[in-house]
Amino acid sequence: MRTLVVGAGAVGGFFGALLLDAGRDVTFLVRPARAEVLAADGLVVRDGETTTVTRAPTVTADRLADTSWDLVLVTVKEQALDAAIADITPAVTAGTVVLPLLNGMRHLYRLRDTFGEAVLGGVAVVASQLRPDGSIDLLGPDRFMRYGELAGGRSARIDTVDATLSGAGFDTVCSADIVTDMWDKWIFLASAAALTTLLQAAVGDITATEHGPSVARAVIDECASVAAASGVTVRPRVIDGARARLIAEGSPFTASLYRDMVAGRDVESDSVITDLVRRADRLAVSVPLLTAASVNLSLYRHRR
Ligand SMILES: NC(=O)C1=CN([C@@H]2O[C@H](COP(=O)(O)OP(=O)(O)OC[C@H]3O[C@@H](n4cnc5c(N)ncnc54)[C@H](OP(=O)(O)O)[C@@H]3O)[C@@H](O)[C@H]2O)C=CC1
Ligand SMILES: CC(C)(CO)C(=O)C(=O)O
Repeated sequence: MRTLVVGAGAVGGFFGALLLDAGRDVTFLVRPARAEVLAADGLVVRDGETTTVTRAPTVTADRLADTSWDLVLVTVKEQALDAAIADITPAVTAGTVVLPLLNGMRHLYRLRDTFGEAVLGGVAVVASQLRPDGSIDLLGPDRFMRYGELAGGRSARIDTVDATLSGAGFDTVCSADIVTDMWDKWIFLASAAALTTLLQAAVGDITATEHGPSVARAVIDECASVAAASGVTVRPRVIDGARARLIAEGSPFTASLYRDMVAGRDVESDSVITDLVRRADRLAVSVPLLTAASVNLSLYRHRR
């Protein structure tokens, strides 16, 4: 499949480089400054002591319509989604499949409004970070992707996508229930992000305080209750896993939103936290901790 990766950042650059190294036909849609860095340095990915440099074919938005694309992987942050949708509209023609890998759920509605049935669901499980010099750092051992039809089940086009993405140096799961998979990841991420940004500390430090574990439990319960009111049953192993990971003694774990905050970077809080609070309001679910986390993140964004 002729594949366009929209954004050569922490997620797009990482998975795109692996796909290129495995011989897949991949081009990155980039903006001019990123195109210059990639042309000069290649796509540099650092995983512990190992550094790989991949030659990365790029295209800018003005040239997209020159080619037809079979698969479009959307890997921009949520704040950049509207502009990216406008940019990729000429690239999405009859038969193109659009696979977004953003966290949260809200992007799906915006993509579906524009591209309709072309849109699949997807989850990227990796911890990576784009550095100011344009290289990408791997921060943990996970590297896999789930994808599937939003309506559930299997389809011929999912099999084609699966054939393109699997066997390229990361694990893949072709999911029959990608919507629940996306919620599962969202609930864990939102719990971790709300807890660590609200209390401004790593999990182990929070757990060591008298009431830290009960705050962590309450945040997870609030997130799960919004999912339940939305008609989604988060899998019990996700709730158990969140409790184990977010109430672990001595754990240095923090969410990427917290690390972004500490570093003074913009945070993807609207789709990760505030969207849950808006849903809770609509569904009359009480989420005081998530609401406080949302306000705290909004204040941070206004102050930047
Ligand atoms: N990083 C991680 O570990 C994980 C992230 N995610 C999710 O994946 C999504 C992407 O995150 P991440 O990769 O970390 O973000 P990054 O900021 O590292 O990368 C996003 C890239 O998108 C590019 N971009 C933005 N708009 C456009 C556009 N219109 N055309 C071309 N390129 C564009 C940016 O390029 P430019 O340099 O031009 O600004 C940037 O390089 C988020 O929703 C995140 O929550 C999911 C799982 C793990
Ligand atoms: C799921 C989690 C918490 C794993 O690092 C993450 O993706 C993030 O912090 O952004």
